[in-house]
Amino acid sequence: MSKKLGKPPPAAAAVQEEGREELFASCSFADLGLHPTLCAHLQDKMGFQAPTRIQAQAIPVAMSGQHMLVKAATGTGKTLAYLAPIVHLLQMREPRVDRTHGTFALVLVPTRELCLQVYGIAQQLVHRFHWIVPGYVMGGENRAKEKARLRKGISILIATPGRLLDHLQHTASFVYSNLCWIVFDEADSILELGFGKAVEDILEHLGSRNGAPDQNKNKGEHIRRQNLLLSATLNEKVNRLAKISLKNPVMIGLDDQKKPSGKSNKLGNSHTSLLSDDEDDGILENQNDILEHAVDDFKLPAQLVQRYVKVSCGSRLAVLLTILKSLFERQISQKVVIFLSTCDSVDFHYTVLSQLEWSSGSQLDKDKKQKFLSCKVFRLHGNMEQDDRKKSFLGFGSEKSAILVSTDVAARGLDFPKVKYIIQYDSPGEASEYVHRVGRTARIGEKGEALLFLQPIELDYLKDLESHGVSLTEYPFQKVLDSFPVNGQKPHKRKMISLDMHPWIMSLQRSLEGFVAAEDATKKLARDAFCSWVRAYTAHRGELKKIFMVKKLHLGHVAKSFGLKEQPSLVGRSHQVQLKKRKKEEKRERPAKRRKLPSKK
Ligand SMILES: Nc1ncnc2c1ncn2[C@@H]1O[C@H](COP(=O)(O)OP(=O)(O)OP(=O)(O)O)[C@@H](O)[C@H]1O
Repeated sequence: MSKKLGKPPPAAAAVQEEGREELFASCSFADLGLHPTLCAHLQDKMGFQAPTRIQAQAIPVAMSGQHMLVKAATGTGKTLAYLAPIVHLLQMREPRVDRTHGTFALVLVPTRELCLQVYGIAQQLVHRFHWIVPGYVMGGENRAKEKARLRKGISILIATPGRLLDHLQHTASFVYSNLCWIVFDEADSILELGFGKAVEDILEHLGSRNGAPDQNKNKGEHIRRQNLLLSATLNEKVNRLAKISLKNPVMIGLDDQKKPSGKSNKLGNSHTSLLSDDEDDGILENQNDILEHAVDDFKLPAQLVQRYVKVSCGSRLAVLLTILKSLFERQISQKVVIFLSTCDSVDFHYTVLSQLEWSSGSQLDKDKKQKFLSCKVFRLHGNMEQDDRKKSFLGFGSEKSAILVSTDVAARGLDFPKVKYIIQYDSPGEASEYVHRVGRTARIGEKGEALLFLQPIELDYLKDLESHGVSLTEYPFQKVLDSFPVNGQKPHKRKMISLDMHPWIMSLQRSLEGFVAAEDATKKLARDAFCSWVRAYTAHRGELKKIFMVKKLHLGHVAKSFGLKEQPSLVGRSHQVQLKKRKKEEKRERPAKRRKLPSKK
């Protein structure tokens, strides 16, 4: 096996070092004004020697009581940037925070897994302040138990929007009259997942919507409410949320070049003196700037290696398996996340990756079957039982070497340690989703690689990413392929043969088709996955519909990529009807283009 494959280019070590320098601030946590006990805990128990730049910028602003909008690359420590100041301010309250005072801080997150993760970090941070109680409420959990916990009192509450609204409407014992902070972590995702209405209702309930009558009175005393919005990607929807929930926010991490000139926009607060001029860049204080700055290029970790692999449709699965095998042969201890477009597709691929057996090909080994991939495989998607979802999330997090097959439910905010490789087997669609998916690796200055699968007909997607400042280089798959034995022997002479005709790929495809055909249950999984995959393909929006066009797909080849030998006509009638409808709609949308000659690109 070629040792060079997948290795970052020679300058990568330097890039990683540069990345770390760019990541961390030159001040300490104590310089930011955090309580010494909290600083000691961060350093000794959590191993955080210094704040990241984004933390150095955000923590003093959060402590100053101002509203805040933060945009910073994935894995730069945004969670601590809001939780540390909240814990700091809560521990110094007089009289001491008590459970009967109810909730002081509310953190809204888009997914259940992120809810558990943020809760875990909050638990660590309050370790030395036992009177501050973190807790969570989220979809899929037992409502009655949550009600009981809310009745007892939760000082820092992490929640998914739907379940929180439910409690606001139906749990009379939920005390939130002392609420001081509302945090929207992954603000854009919360809105994109269709929680927009729930969020507006939540703000209305809490009296935290701009223009709403102020309900924040506690024994006649006005409580200052502070709202914080954070994400690695912001969009127009966040702009709307910002407008209805933030008053004169300080904006952090926005593109330096697009910042209005002159220092007058910088904060005049004393905290800025803690930061060098350089570190202070990117702080804006003008609500009108939100829209202008929200939708610029995305920032990705400097040390992240990003590549794409061009694969014809029918060979996709065989190529995925080959790349995984090569990765785990190169380094036994690996953590890889594979993103797919649908829950059914996750279930099917999880079954293939965890159960496919094969014989290595040499005559001697012919009868000895072994697992194609020997590592542990986990799956995660929104249709799983809550308990299984939790087990997968915690299980993959604690493994040293494993594969996680997931939908976009794992794309946002999740911080699995030591993930080295992200494979986007199905394209993400929006460039912002690409950024979050690849952001599950190369966190906090660590190395990481990302690989995007594209069919030859989809290569224009690279231009779309480029237009957002994201550029990828080609993955040398042929070299990987040449390193695999055919009929038990590594090829001596390299002949240029097409991927689909390569003996290794053909033999793997035969094994796959045999595996799928062997059991009715597996065949059903493959068919369901096929149908849902095509449906998801037709669901690309806006400009992307021109790149991911279902009518350009060869459905026979798509079926092959699910290990199915049968033609798609055998697959679900209702699905065929949907496809026809979709094609009709597409035609109706573009009547003028019908007669155009194919463009020469
Ligand atoms: N100051 C620090 N020093 C070292 N590690 C840190 C520091 N702050 C946070 N971390 C670690 O960095 C990792 C990423 O942090 P976090 O999940 O908060 O990033 P994020 O910016 O919210 O990422 P995303 O945009 O993907 O949600 C976590 O493992 C966290 O424990």
